[in-house]
Amino acid sequence: MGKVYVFDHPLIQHKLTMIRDKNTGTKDFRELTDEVATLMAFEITRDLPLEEVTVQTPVCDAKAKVLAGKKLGIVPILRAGIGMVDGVLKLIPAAKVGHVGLYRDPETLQPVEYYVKLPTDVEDRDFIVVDPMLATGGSAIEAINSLKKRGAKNIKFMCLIAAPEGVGLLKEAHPDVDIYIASLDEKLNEKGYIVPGLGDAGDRLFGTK
Ligand SMILES: O=P(O)(O)OC[C@H]1O[C@H](OP(=O)(O)OP(=O)(O)O)[C@H](O)[C@@H]1O
Ligand SMILES: O=c1cc[nH]c(=O)[nH]1
Ligand SMILES: [Mg+2]
Repeated sequence: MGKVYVFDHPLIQHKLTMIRDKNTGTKDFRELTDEVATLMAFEITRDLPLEEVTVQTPVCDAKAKVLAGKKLGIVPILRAGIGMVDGVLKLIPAAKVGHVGLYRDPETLQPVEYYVKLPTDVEDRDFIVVDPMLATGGSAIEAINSLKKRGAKNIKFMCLIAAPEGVGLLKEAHPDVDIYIASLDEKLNEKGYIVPGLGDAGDRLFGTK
């Protein structure tokens, strides 16, 4: 079964509180989301494989470690996932970026796919799917279905805020996928919004409401 990691780092929690605040405007919302994505990426990349090399320091030769060159891909779920991409790329700039476009039908809450573009070597890459919100879980499950259908094997899912309902369904649908969360919130409301959450992540990021 996939593991669920909730990051309790003080910097992540502090910035997330500012993100939640309804008085935080688009510019600050975007910058804070970017910063939290970087901090989360630091934790997520903890298990990247290393290899030993020899480096010449000014003093002598030293055996030292470098990344073993694992191929990585970041996949934002459009739109809101875009807000987390640059933050992750700051730490792993060589990662390729794929896109999965989904919106949640406001009536049925079911995800509707409208765009998929992934790196060509899907089978050789490990992927981090990013989206600020995991609510009912429908969008994350569908995005990961889409990646697996095209050959992806190793996938992690990273979000800012998750509802217990979404975490449960995502674990059930994709037991091989580890889930990384900055905050596990209380519940969903009758409209499928996370409580207390942060509102509509896409609208707040792009100023569309
Ligand atoms: O877990 P779920 O119930 O599927 O909800 C989560 C999805 O809802 C939001 O996207 P939205 O549909 O608002 O699209 P947007 O990013 O274009 O605003 C969010 O960014 C997730 O993708
Ligand atoms: O609370 C929620 C739930 C789904 N999508 C959002 O943007 N926010
Ligand atoms: Mg939205």
